[in-house]
Amino acid sequence: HWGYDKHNGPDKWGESYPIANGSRQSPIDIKSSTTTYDEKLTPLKLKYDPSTSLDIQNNGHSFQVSFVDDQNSSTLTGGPVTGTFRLKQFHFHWGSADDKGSEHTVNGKCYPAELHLVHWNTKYPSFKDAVDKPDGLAVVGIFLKIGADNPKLQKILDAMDAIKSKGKQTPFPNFDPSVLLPSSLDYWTYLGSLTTPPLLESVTWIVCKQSISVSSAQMKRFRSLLFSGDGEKACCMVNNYRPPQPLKGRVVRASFK
Ligand SMILES: NS(=O)(=O)c1ccc(O)c(NC(=O)NCCCCO)c1
Ligand SMILES: [Zn+2]
Repeated sequence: HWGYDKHNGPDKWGESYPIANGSRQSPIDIKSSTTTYDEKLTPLKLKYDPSTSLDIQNNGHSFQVSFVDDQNSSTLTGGPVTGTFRLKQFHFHWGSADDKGSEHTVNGKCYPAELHLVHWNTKYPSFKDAVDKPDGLAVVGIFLKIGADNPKLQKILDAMDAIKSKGKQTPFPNFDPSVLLPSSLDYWTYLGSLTTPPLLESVTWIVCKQSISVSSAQMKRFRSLLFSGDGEKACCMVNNYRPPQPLKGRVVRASFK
């Protein structure tokens, strides 16, 4: 099964998922000098209802908070997308140390972690129907930068003890993902893919220019999670990030000057 170590990691994914070498793969390095400001891009509109948050789980490659998505209660509209996209889940990617961990990079700079808020296009009946369509998903990426303790991460950190190993899940009610957003929603956007297998080329990426803070101590708690399940050899959940992929002629647009 795919993972993030030498023998099943990103360099090997192409063996089972040939699209790994496709024309719109993610993540990418965002070279700010080659992005183009597009004045037609409207502000991102994120409307999240905390009552839609459901549970938090360790799925063996990250941990994710899932949302009830049977109504337009938590949505993404505006920005580069047409129509209404529903929030399905959010999750993170991070490193084994503070000098790496993000998937997207900016002018070659890595961040210690990256948050992904995953939304699906309601022109399709469900996430499963949307996940393999070229306009099926919109993922908002937010960088985490080392700084002061971020109190907004506390609820997530406190839940980690209950989901230490693969397959663990626990209720996670009344969480408002808006608390994780930076103050500015200026963004870069480009057409890409899932950054994990099946690497489907269905994502409109919306990467925020402004990061949110996380302390080194808080990052240490992310790294205490396990890729492994109970009874398996303990393997710390770290470096669950795919490195940047070739741009292959794609244009990255900026919503800001
Ligand atoms: N990192 S991402 O591009 O935002 C991203 C957003 C939504 C996704 O569904 C995946 N990938 C995924 O679900 N792979 C199947 C795992 C099965 C075992 O749990 C990746
Ligand atoms: Zn992700």
